[in-house]
Amino acid sequence: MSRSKISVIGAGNVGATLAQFLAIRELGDVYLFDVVQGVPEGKALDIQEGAPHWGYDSNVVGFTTPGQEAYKNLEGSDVVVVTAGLARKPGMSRDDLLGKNVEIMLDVGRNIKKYAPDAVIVVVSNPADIMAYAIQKITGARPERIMGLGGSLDSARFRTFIAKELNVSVEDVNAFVIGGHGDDMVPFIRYSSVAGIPITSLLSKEKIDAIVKRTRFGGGEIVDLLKTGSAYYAPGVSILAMVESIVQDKKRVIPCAAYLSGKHAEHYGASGIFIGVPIKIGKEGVEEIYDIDFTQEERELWNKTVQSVKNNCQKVDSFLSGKL
Ligand SMILES: NC(=O)C1=CN([C@@H]2O[C@H](COP(=O)(O)OP(=O)(O)OC[C@H]3O[C@@H](n4cnc5c(N)ncnc54)[C@H](O)[C@@H]3O)[C@@H](O)[C@H]2O)C=CC1
Ligand SMILES: O=C([O-])CC(=O)C(=O)O
Repeated sequence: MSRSKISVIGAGNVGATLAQFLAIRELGDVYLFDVVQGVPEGKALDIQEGAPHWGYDSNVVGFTTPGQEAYKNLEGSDVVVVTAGLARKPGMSRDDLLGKNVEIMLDVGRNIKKYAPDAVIVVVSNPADIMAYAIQKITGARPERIMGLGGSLDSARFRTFIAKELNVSVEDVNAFVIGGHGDDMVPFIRYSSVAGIPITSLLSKEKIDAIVKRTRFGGGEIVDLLKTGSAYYAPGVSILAMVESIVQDKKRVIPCAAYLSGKHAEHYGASGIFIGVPIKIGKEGVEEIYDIDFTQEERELWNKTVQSVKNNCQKVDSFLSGKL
């Protein structure tokens, strides 16, 4: 069986961390791309040289992208992960990155379209739901082949905080977060449990509210601590779970930003945008979207996150107008 080819565009904190995780798990050969001369080659070589201790045979190679010739190496990618772009600093929201990062998506997306039109694309660059939308417009790829990082990471944070509060293993905590990957994301309390026991019967309302708030601002908490950039270890492993489900066709159900159309658009009251919903991930990309029921209160929270994603997509439309 031939090895999968996984390309990671952006060899910064998230991209390089992910590249190492992918190699350690031996999910395929890893191709790392970045605009900064020497950085993707250097980081790839550094990761490769750790192979004897980890015991992996994945090839890890890097390419500097100016000159565009480097992008030819995207050819044959099964998965392309987009982590290129600016990360926020204290005082910034993810939306503040939109203007600069959509310009970067134009460069990256054009090359994915040219060299890897059949790959499944995982968009990480922030604001991720909006950059997934931009990548779809730029590449023209089938929307089911594209997913954005959000829920996989936000749910990991939510599960971690629940486990810590109850002093139980994270393995027994099931919980997920839907909506846009922004401050109005929706940690879904009603579907959260510990070994099947609803968290509402284990934790007080005050405790749950505090955990929900911390989850919503989980990215910002790390930004405030690091000061120079944003999180990358938990993001790296959250992307790893998505890529693993794609290349191994595992059919994992993980909340991710997916494109809503047809009956799903009707159910979620949002059409033609990418936003975090529970999806089944396999070798084809987004293989199924699950429509979950909302209470009145949950529906209000949902509508709010939909509205902010929609507003940002309009900004992308104006930016891309005349450029495609
Ligand atoms: N969706 C999510 O849950 C998460 C999203 N992010 C986002 O991921 C992005 C990357 O974060 P970090 O790796 O921490 O940032 P970083 O600054 O460490 O790395 C970004 C890399 O992108 C490269 N880059 C810039 N323009 C490029 C281009 N045109 N082509 C190729 N490479 C280019 C830079 O040279 C840099 O090495 C940010 O936008 C961040 O907000 C980060 C964590 C979680
Ligand atoms: O907070 C950020 O800017 C990076 C990110 O999306 C996260 O860690 O959730």
